[in-house]
Amino acid sequence: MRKHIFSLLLFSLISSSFEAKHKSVENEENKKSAKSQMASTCEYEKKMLQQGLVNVREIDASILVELKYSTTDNFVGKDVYGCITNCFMQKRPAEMLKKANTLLQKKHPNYRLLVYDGGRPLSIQKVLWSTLSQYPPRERAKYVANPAQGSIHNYGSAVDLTIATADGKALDMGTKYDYFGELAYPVKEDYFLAKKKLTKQQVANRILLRNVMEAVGFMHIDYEWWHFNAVSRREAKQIYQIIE
Ligand SMILES: C[C@@H](N)C(=O)N[C@H](C)C(=O)O
Ligand SMILES: [Zn+2]
Repeated sequence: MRKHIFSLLLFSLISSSFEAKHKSVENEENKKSAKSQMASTCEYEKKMLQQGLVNVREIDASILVELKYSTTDNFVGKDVYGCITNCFMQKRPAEMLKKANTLLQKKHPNYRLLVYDGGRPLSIQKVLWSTLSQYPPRERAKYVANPAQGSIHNYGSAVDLTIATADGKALDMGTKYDYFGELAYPVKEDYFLAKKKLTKQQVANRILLRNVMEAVGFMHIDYEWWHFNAVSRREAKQIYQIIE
């Protein structure tokens, strides 16, 4: 009996010391990964990390990210992001995005969220704003937030995205990303469906995107099917620091 108690004691001592060692290795690894991220990222990305924003793919690696402003395939026609290649968002909106992605995969195991933009520096907002100078300011503000007021993207709490298959093929939403016109307006979908300018499938795809995003607390806007806010502009300004 004494022998049995002794071996039990010995076993629990060994396993708790193993657990403690394992935890401290894990903590060290987490620290190292944060450090190496800081070391390897560009100044803009480093600043976002220092401001407390998180890399969306670190929160959920199954979310697909293709930052359009980091390519030439955008309405500016130039890579305006330079070294920014990762999507950074405030922690809470990033966690909400993870929940939306999980919900989407529960409904459709082969689908993923595909993010086109998230946290966006104010300096880039100014470039986007001045690119659309052919529109008068009121009309322009439907498509790009006026940098004088700031975009919710500039606070890391708005996201532009679509749905893709697991191999990265975007679903047909009826217009491309950053199509600045009525065909992209969520408020006009019924109208364009009746006019046969949007198909039932295209509208169903947009509704699926809105359903998963709104189920976790994101809000859509009237003029762009791809844009979602985690908080209002007023709240963003109260709780988050602007990304300069
Ligand atoms: C420019 C477009 N992708 C976008 O995000 N527009 C909204 C309105 C914004 O700039 O906040
Ligand atoms: Zn947007």
